Amino acid sequence: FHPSISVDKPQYRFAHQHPYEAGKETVESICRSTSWEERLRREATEALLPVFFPTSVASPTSRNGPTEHSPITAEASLKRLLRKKYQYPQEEFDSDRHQNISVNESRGRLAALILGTSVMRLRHWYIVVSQNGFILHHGAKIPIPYPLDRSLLSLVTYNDPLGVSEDENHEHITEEALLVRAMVDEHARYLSSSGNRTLPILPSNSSRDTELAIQYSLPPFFASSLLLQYGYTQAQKICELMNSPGPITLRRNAIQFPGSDDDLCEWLWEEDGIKAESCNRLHSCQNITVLSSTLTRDGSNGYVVGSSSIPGSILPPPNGAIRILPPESIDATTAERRRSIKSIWSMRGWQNGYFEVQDAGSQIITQSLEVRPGESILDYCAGNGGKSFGLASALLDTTSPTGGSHSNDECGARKDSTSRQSKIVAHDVVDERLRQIKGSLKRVGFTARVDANNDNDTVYVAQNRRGDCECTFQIATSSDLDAGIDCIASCFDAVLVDAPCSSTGVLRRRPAQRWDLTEKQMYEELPKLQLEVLEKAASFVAEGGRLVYSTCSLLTEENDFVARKFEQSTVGSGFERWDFSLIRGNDSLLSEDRHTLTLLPSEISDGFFIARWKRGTKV
Ligand SMILES: C[S@@+](CC[C@H](N)C(=O)[O-])C[C@H]1O[C@@H](n2cnc3c(N)ncnc32)[C@H](O)[C@@H]1O
Repeated sequence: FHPSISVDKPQYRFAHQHPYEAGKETVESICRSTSWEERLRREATEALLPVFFPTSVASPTSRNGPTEHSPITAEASLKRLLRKKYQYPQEEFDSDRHQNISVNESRGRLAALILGTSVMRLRHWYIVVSQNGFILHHGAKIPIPYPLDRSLLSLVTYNDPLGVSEDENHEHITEEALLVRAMVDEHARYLSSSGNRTLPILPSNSSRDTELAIQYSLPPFFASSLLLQYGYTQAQKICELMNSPGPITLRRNAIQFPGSDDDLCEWLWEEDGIKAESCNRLHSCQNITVLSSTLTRDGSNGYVVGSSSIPGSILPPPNGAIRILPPESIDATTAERRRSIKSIWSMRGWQNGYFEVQDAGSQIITQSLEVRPGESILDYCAGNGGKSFGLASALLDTTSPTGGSHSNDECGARKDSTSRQSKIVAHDVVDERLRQIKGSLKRVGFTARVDANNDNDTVYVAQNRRGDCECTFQIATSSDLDAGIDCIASCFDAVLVDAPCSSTGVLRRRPAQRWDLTEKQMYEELPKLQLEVLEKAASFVAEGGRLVYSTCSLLTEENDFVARKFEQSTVGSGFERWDFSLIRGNDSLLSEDRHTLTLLPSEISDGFFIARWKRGTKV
């Protein structure tokens, strides 16, 4: 625990209230609410309510005298709570690696509890410590200028003033006590890790960034960035969405599923009991609308897209995007609804490779490469292959205007035999990710083939449904790429750089990740790495080829700044901006930077940034 923690200011103000009162009111209002998202949050908060606002808290009893407190994670503690409540065996929890996006009822509840606990950590901690008056850490008192509640103090101190033994499976300690302890532990770890971190104390004239940080439980420097970049109203909306579960979107895999988006929705209902709707049909997805073109502080102002409607639509919803509807929104019998409660990964559709789970924003990134059959494409930061497989599906999609049936009987626009043969190369610097890609190829629809023309190497091949277009898939390490595997450098028609980033646009999917963010990483290290990766990847773009840079970050430093620096670099000077075109709406709203697109987290998608260029042709 960091001894320089800044807790010496006697005046707190939170919207003209004591933080305890403000917190209590919020928690109570969440509990009264009935909306879906808020209900999830209520589930999470319910477990904490008796702890933070106790009427009678069972005091832990002393057995063996004080012992050093061993850390328990919030997640472990929550699992324990749920296992007890629902009498689940341990293995059932541990066997599901993917419970965060599971639609299973109890697992969903667990995910909600973890989400709620993680996202509310700062706020809860703040409330607890301000009520206690001080924190005890290894005998040292860190003062908090508020009256003390001993029953609560016993839950949050570190050296067990009440002599609680930790060695008997915690049976005599209330579950809630363990939970709070775990949360405080985690927050203490955050505060004591490197960097300039202090517990934010609201000054007497409370500043809006601190208010956002406490209210939405975010690292203060990150709240400041959002405020500076997007302004209070928009920043607050982003924060709110970050603390709510996002929609579950699927991507139809045209290689394995023999029909349209609507056909897949029908199949999902018949076979898996899941109600889903094509994003083209969903009202919220009908327009990907321009929110504003001038939100950022530095004048970088490409297309910024969110959920409120200012006229203007720059992209159609991605073909293949399907939204799962929450069970309670379905007009169905109880039995049907029960049938629909299951883990996505246990669904026949997923096991058959008919779909992948992929946010609509990720699908927009893939779409913005505008790939055509016959092209060679490099996915330079392929990760576990989500976008590489999306590109393959787009190339072989016989239901799409840009996919494998550009005209009725031809494979794409070009009519020579090369137009029937597309190539995707998936590259990453982490071998484990490349292994994961390899492990998914069969389910997605690729089969291994020995290539006699190329040292008998194994290539993976998939065909479109009519069997007249083919796509080969190769997995490449950096040395493979540098050695020019089966291709020469600068030879790809399109290169995607889905760069490593702070993931601040997808925090609602990874609630605890906010506590791993550091200023140094977000403002220095990542932008430097991103520029390096972009420049390197750009060298693989053929003359006249296309380059797309994307992140799931909301920060200008990782987005517009990197795009600008690239344009000013030697490599970048060989590229020209490739504008997104406005397909509908008021062009005068828009600024110069039409080759960039910022997707804000919304009911359409998570938060992403896309910039794109074309490589000039030498004369
Ligand atoms: C945002 S993730 C990519 C996600 C992936 N495109 C998908 O859709 O699932 C960024 C990836 O970049 C990779 N990476 C990190 N440093 C890199 C580098 N110097 N060159 C290429 N890739 C790198 C990481 O291993 C990580 O898999």
